[in-house]
Amino acid sequence: MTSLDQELSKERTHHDTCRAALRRMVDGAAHQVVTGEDVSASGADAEILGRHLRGRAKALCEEPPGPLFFGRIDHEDGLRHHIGRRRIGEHPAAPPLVVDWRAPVARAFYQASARDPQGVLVRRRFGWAPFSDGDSADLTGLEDEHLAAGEAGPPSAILTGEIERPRIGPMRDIAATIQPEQDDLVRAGLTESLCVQGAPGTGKTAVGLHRAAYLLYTHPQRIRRGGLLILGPNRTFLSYVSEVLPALGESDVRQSTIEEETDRGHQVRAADPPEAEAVKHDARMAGVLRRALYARVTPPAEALAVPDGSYRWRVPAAELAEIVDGVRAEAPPYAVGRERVRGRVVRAVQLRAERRAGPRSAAWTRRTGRARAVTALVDVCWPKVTPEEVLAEVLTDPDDPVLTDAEREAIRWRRPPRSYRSAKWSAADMLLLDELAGLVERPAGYGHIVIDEAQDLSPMQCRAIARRAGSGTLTVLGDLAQGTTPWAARDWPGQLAHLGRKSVPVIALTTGYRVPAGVVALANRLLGALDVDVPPGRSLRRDGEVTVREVRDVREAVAGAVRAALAREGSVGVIAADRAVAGLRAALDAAGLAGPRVAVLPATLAKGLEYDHVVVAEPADIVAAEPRGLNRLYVVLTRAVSRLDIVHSNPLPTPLRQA
Ligand SMILES: Nc1ncnc2c1ncn2[C@@H]1O[C@H](COP(=O)(O)OP(=O)(O)OP(=O)(O)O)[C@@H](O)[C@H]1O
Repeated sequence: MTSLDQELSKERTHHDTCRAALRRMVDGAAHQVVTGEDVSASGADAEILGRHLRGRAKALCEEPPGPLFFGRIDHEDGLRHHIGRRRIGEHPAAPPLVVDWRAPVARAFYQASARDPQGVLVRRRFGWAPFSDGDSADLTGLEDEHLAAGEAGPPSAILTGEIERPRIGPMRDIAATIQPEQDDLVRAGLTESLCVQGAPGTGKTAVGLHRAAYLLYTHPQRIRRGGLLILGPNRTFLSYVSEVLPALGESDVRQSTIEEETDRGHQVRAADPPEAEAVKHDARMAGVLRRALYARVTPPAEALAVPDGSYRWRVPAAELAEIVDGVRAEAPPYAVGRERVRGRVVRAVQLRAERRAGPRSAAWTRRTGRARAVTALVDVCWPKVTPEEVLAEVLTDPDDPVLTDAEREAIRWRRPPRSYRSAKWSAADMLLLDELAGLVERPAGYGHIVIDEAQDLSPMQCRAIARRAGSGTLTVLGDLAQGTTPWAARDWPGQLAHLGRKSVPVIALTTGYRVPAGVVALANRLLGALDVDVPPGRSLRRDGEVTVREVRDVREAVAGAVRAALAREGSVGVIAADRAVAGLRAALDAAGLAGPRVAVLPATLAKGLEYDHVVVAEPADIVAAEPRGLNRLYVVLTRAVSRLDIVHSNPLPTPLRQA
């Protein structure tokens, strides 16, 4: 037996021990749920404890199958830690058999280097058979780096293999191979908001998801109280990434889109022309809506008279106006303002009553607050409203001078509904309603929000997110070069200001883990034409193939490319201008090439996704389809993990033509 075999055998035995311990943890957790309810002092305690224990038992039972550790560090002081996706230990006080990758002690696994060993003698990485369900026999290799010996050996083959492995199914977690610059972002403190400008495939999405898992582990109380929200560009993307957090033991995180967060239960039943959409997404609309809402607030013209037994207390109009103006100047949420006015009016009545008839009771104050005269006054000078009512008014007759005549015409309803209740709202209207709802009542904030593809958000979308962040923090992820919406950000400081986080640092990631060097070089040719200032990406990967073919029949050539791709490993993505998709699908169907490994995808849905083999059909059509078509093409080209196949019959877009 070689020493490697001996080590592997020892590690397999340790893995068996861990597996048995995990089984006892699962049984123990289930048992605790049963007994937990009996030991609690009160019903409420039993409920809280029960919820906690059930949650723990559920998390343990739902643990996806897989190897229980992926690394090990041996410290100078003789301690040794195996590192995995979750802590395994039978007793909280006993040293664990496996340390959670998020624990402080695991940090050195990611950060230690030959130059800065951080007290680590040896870092060991384990090689498991692909898609192993955690059978100890699947442990097939290991690699040791002797860091304390200053040994900066060749790049780890296990690491490279993991980064270059074919992509099948949904996105996987990267807990085993997080790189130092990614780890810095994952483990940044909860009180820090950060913004990551990352070239394609640099791991922004992965970093965001692992950061979410890290924060949930490190600050469970604070985060779980407010909640954590992951925002992605669309459902296709969210379903691609949805399994990463559960694989890391976090199955209760809300993953959503900004559209879903702001729909207020309405269906989108109207479509805006681009000119109207542009105005509705513009930051100036916030002022337009605020003014429209507060236009309802009018200082009373008449004095107030409140009957009280044989008395009638009078408050003059001038004093009432002063109260209304004073509350308005304090700028509370609209609903709070209304109650504040009521409170101060009652106080003014009370002062008069007490001057004449001595102290008043709390019951008297309550009664006066509900008096018909007081409510009538508040209804007139600070009326109740719904966001729908205000927006309907704005869209029926837009008159705010901050908008130009053309802009007012663009958003004006051609046929106003009879009542705001029957209005058909567009997607952009939902945002405006959300803005108004936020002015009426401040929404409860999340503890932390991770925003992916943040470059694509409009100012009004940013504001909707900022409202939900409250005093919590943000992880803002994006790439200005991949901005494809009409309002996509051209720089980060502006976008961060809309997100209410002006002074957040912007950190660049440039090392790509998805896209091979040849593809990056091709995509970088587009960068100059994109009018954004971002550092070009570079790839960690030397492998990969790029082919560009001019053909007569694009559909036929795509079918040929897919047939060839299917002969190799991994997923195949055919990406084309949206209107070409149906025809390509039919062509692949007819050729018998449709199947689970092949996705035919409109260019507008490609963001954030990746395929081993990408076939791009007719790039010029992708560019011509929309104003930011070149940015779209940049996104499309950078979806390739191993091979990029471009087929075209029309001339290539200019930046790609340069040799
Ligand atoms: N440290 C790593 N180890 C292994 N794989 C990694 C690592 N970092 C990123 N990857 C992989 O690289 C691919 C790209 O990562 P990800 O999608 O997070 O990048 P991105 O910056 O969001 O990309 P894009 O902006 O192009 O959508 C994913 O498959 C991810 O799992």
